[in-house]
Amino acid sequence: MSEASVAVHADADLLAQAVAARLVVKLLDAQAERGAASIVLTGGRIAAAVHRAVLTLPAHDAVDWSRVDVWWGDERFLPAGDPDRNETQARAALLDLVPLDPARVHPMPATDGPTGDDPEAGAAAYAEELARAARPGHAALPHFDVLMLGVGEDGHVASVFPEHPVHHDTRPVSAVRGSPKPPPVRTTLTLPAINTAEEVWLVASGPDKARSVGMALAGAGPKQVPAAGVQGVSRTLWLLDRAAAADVPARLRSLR
Ligand SMILES: O=C(O)[C@H](O)[C@@H](O)[C@H](O)[C@H](O)COP(=O)(O)O
Repeated sequence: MSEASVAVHADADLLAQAVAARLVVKLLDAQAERGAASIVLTGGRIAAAVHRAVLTLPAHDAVDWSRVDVWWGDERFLPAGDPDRNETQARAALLDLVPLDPARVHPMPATDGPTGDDPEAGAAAYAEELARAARPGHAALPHFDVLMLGVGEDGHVASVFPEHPVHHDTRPVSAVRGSPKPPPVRTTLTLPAINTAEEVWLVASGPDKARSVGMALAGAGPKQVPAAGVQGVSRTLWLLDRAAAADVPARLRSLR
């Protein structure tokens, strides 16, 4: 498991641009090495800004989008096309605007999908979809080149919230009820599943995130600050703007 590293950018716009640039390079590298690339998306404002920024980079045309697998780390359990779904936001900002292979795009369940309005059945179906794409030698999950996460003011990542029963779920995908951030019902990868990704990038901007980011990097417990329990296999990268980095322990900070 990897040590965390931290990169700090001046503001939210530059942060989104920098993450987008890293993402394009990561996809190009993965395709050069393996012929394909896989990303795991999340929701929230900074994720949406990153998705929009990818399209502004001329180099995004160098990615072979037909060989990119797209998964989600979490989703709001709502009907397909609902504007509050992470999928809807990602499609509008990026996915519908690049030539992806629709068979390689794997949205999390919607309330009007085949498993209906039952979040547990939806989570089980997503776990099966992941298992069908599993890499050799791993029973449950495909290879994830990069998994991106936003970070909540309370330190949540994906839909793993502090002190929530989801922490006791050992399956890769969990249905979440009673989310403190609306909507209350969600689907999420659990921390053990998140931590199988080759690289995990935690992206946070703004002063409201400073406390939880600082606590996570200072070694808080993952039940209290879920972001503290995130660790990519070869890299755990915190990508922050200055405001979100205000409480990062000095030894980890590389301010620009
Ligand atoms: O569905 C969601 O809302 C999320 O996936 C959630 O984990 C999000 O990434 C953080 O809450 C940060 O969101 P912001 O970038 O909007 O603060």
